[in-house]
Amino acid sequence: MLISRRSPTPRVSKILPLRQARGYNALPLVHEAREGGEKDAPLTQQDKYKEIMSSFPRRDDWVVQPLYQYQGFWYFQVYLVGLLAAQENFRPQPYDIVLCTYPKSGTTWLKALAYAIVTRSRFSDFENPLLTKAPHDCVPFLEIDAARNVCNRDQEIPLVATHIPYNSLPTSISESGCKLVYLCRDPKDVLMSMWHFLRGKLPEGIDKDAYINLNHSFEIFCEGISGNGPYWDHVLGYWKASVKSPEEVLFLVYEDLKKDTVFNVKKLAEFMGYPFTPEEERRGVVQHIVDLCSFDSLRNLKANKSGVYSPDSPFTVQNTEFFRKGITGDWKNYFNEEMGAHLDQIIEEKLSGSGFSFLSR
Ligand SMILES: Nc1ncnc2c1ncn2[C@@H]1O[C@H](COP(=O)(O)OS(=O)(=O)O)[C@@H](OP(=O)(O)O)[C@H]1O
Repeated sequence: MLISRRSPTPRVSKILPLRQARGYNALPLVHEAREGGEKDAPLTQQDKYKEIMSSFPRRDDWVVQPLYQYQGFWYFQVYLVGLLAAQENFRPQPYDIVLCTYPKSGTTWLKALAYAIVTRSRFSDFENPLLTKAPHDCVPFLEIDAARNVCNRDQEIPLVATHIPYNSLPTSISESGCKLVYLCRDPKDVLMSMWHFLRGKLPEGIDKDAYINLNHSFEIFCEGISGNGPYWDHVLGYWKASVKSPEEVLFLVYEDLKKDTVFNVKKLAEFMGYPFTPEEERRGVVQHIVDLCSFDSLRNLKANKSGVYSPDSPFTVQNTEFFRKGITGDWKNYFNEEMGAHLDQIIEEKLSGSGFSFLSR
């Protein structure tokens, strides 16, 4: 692919005035700030991906970082660099299991459960690394590792996580026959979780509504504009794949996992190829894993009360930030029934005919 340092940056122009009109001010972008003054340095692989991205459609109205569109989805720069790098370089093992989520859909929980399941015969109950390491440090994140060109894999642990939509997954994944587990969540709670998370990234003392205001976030989420969005297309991609190839793609729902964690954990273990034996069930191994990975248990571990994750993400993320409330229906505390019904209607229309619905949960 030809890479020009002067390639133009087409934008979705109607959006910029909207952002300005709403009083959205430009915060310094972490990556742009870091990379200033390096214009004459040789292009790194990361720079090359950024050059490629500069020709992609871009929107500046979803919070403090621009979003770039690629293969029908919108991404923050660092995740798109990671996606492009993963598409080019990721080489999974056939026994790998890829944990796929839309951000804020329960990734941390899924990572913990899958990790506890696959490592249960390797560690005693008191030695599991989940007790001393954050779930995000136990299961590598494909885009972040790919963007940094590192491979943080423990070869004995066949897990890797990603937020990449199904149709954009590296082709090496389908070629290797890896299994995929997808976890999705009620979009209203996803939006609220993301909204809280991103607002938490704003500096103390500033008017947070000037940057990330709820009505605006709601509007553009409904339009399909959000990191790794449109949300419904993310869900649909994995749902259709799970219907077509149920032995390759397991489709789980956060609300179902909440309602009957034991049942869904057994299903997950079975699918991953680590089924619980009757003897393990008698010994209470399933319940032990469910308890270990529960929101309260993980949140109260020292490893999750301290430490920083993802040094290369657009923001520094404290491990505590992955544990906010961990409940279903929290959206009701922030937007009204009418807004909820509006988002439900959009999602149901988008999912109609697919055989999947969030409303039946
Ligand atoms: N163990 C467990 N059980 C249930 N729920 C949990 C758990 N761990 C994290 N959470 C809640 O998941 C939300 C964060 O989503 P992700 O883990 O997908 O975030 S991320 O994409 O990895 O940043 C976020 O949801 P909200 O509380 O609604 O914001 C977390 O609180």
